[in-house]
Amino acid sequence: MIGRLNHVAIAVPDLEAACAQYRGALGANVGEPQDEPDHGVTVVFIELPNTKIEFLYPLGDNSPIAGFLEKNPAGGIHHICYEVEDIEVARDKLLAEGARVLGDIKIGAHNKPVLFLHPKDFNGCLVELEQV
Ligand SMILES: CC[C@H](C(=O)O)C(=O)SCCNC(=O)CCNC(=O)[C@H](O)C(C)(C)COP(=O)(O)OP(=O)(O)OC[C@H]1O[C@@H](n2cnc3c(N)ncnc32)[C@H](O)[C@@H]1OP(=O)(O)O
Ligand SMILES: [Co+2]
Repeated sequence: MIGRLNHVAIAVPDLEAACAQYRGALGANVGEPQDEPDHGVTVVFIELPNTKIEFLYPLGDNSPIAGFLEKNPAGGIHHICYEVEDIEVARDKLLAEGARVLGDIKIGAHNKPVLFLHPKDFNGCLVELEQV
């Protein structure tokens, strides 16, 4: 069911500094910040030859990553995103197997449907699925 690794997300305490560091020290191809109010984050994508890095920074008062940054003030890997062909089929299969799907399917940063699976059900790792 899961396919390619679409992105690895890093929650950062300072978005500008993280972008400058990746652009400067790592010579990376760093995109522009995009606000995602439906998700409570501002994201920046870094294109790599084989996948992407997604910087996450809290947006608004109820950002879902605020708690993560409180626990990890220096930032840290926040989630991994796998690609799936059909997100509703994936959701239904996962629910049938007792996994916790967090919230509803939403349109993500690539204008594709995404969903999230509780980290406690997947070895302490927050998993995002994106339909491509
Ligand atoms: C624009 C969309 C973009 C895209 O790619 O398209 C995005 O990726 S948007 C990304 C931001 N959105 C989300 O993360 C939505 C899903 N996340 C959530 O619903 C919450 O963050 C949740 C439920 C994973 C955690 O909620 P909260 O921070 O309030 O913490 P809890 O106390 O409820 O956490 C319970 C338990 O899980 C541990 N935890 C929390 N976050 C993570 C994480 N990222 N990775 C691993 N573990 C995590 C937390 O420490 C608690 O563990 P415990 O042992 O009980 O302390
Ligand atoms: Co993501």
